[in-house]
Order: sequence, then structure tokens, then C-alpha cells
Amino acid sequence: MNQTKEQRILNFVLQNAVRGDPCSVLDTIDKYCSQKEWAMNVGDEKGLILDKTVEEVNPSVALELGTYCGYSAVRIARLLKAGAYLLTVEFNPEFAAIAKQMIEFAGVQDKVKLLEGPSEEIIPQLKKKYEVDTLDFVFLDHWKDRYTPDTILLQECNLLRKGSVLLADNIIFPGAPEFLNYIRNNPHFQCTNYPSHLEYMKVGDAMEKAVFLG
Ligand SMILES: O=C(NC/C=C/[C@H]1OC[C@H](O)[C@@H]1O)c1cc([N+](=O)[O-])cc(O)c1O
Ligand SMILES: [Mg+2]
Repeated sequence: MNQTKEQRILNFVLQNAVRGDPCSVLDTIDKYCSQKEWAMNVGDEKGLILDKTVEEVNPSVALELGTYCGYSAVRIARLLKAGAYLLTVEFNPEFAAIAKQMIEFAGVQDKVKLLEGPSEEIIPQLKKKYEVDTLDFVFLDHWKDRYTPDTILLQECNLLRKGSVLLADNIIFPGAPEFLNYIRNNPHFQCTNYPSHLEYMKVGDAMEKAVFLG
């Protein structure tokens, strides 16, 4: 059975990165995906914007929508303080299996809870099943047409509090025009745009930060 690109990325990490060293895992994925096979990790350039936002928020409870291979889960988890944790949601079982191994190899498994399933099913379970009160930080990087409905669902489920920060990837490419229109015209959010580039490419992209005002 021939390998998938995601398996090739994981194998390259297992063979070339340093076990228990999140930065070496990130650098190794970026090396593979910039030199060998492009993949939809947030990457090193937008990764710096993600880093700065996570450091600024210093979340106790963070949520990621769209785990993929676990690159941004490792990126976020490596910055979390003692006792803080990341819940990351992935509905594709193959991707989830790769991400689990990536997260464990990086040594951040104690800070990350990987939830397999569709975000629209998992979000309503966060309070009762996963004992979440409110979310301090949410990284949106899953299907672009799910950004808006899931942001509405987060509000309906009372998972946001005054000051909760959302950060959305791919505002320009592939683009999330409906989300941008929703969030920028919503008086309950204060938005900031961070121009950047599509991972590993010279194509323009951007991230949008939205602070919930309560
Ligand atoms: O579709 C993208 N992300 C959505 C991910 C979708 C996958 O993650 C959730 C679900 O399991 C699905 O299989 C994407 C696409 C590009 N792109 O250049 O096409 C660049 C990016 O950064 C992206 O996040
Ligand atoms: Mg993305």
C-alpha cells in the first residue's frame, strides 16, 4: 500500500528530528515541505505570527480547529505554561493518526488533547465532555467555509469570554471571504489583520486576529 504525503512527512521527522525537541520537529517539517513536498502546515513565516499571538495571550485553555499533521499543535503547545493545555480537532482519521505520532515524538503530548471528529459535533461537547469552561485562544485552520459557522457555534455554546482571542489562517489564500465579512462587521469582535505569505510559497496570504469583546 503506497505511502501518503503525510506519512512521508512523519517518517522524515522520525528519522531526522530530535525526539522531545519541538523546535527540531518544526524545523524538520519546514525543511521537508519547502524542499521536497509542499503541505498545508501554517509554516515558519505565519508560524511567527502564531507564536507572538500565543505568547501575548498566554492561554490556559487553547483550541485548534484543523490539526492536519500536528505542526501547529506542536508550535502552540511548546509555548504553553505549566498546567495549560491545547485541544485540537481533526476529522480525517489518517491525519489524526499522523498528528498523534508527531505530537508524541515532539514530547508535547501531556499538553495536547487530540479530538477526532467534525468540529460542529465536538464544539458542543467541550463544556460537558471535555470539562472546558471558556477558551482563551482559538486557532482556526480547518475547512475555510467552517470558520464562520464554528465561530457562531463557539458563541452559542458560551465558550468565549471577554478577551478570548481567535486567530484565523488563510484569510487571503485559499481565502475565507465570508468569515472576513462576518467577523469584521461584528461589533462583538475587534479585528487585526497580519499580512504574510502562503506557507513555503511566494504567494500572498494573511492571518486575522479577532478579540471577543463580550
Ligand atoms: O484547506 C486548508 N486547510 C483546511 C484543512 C482541511 C483538513 O483539516 C481538517 C480536515 O481534516 C481537512 O482534511 C488549507 C489549504 C491551503 N492551500 O494552500 O490550499 C493552505 C492552508 O494553510 C490550509 O489550511
Ligand atoms: Mg492553513
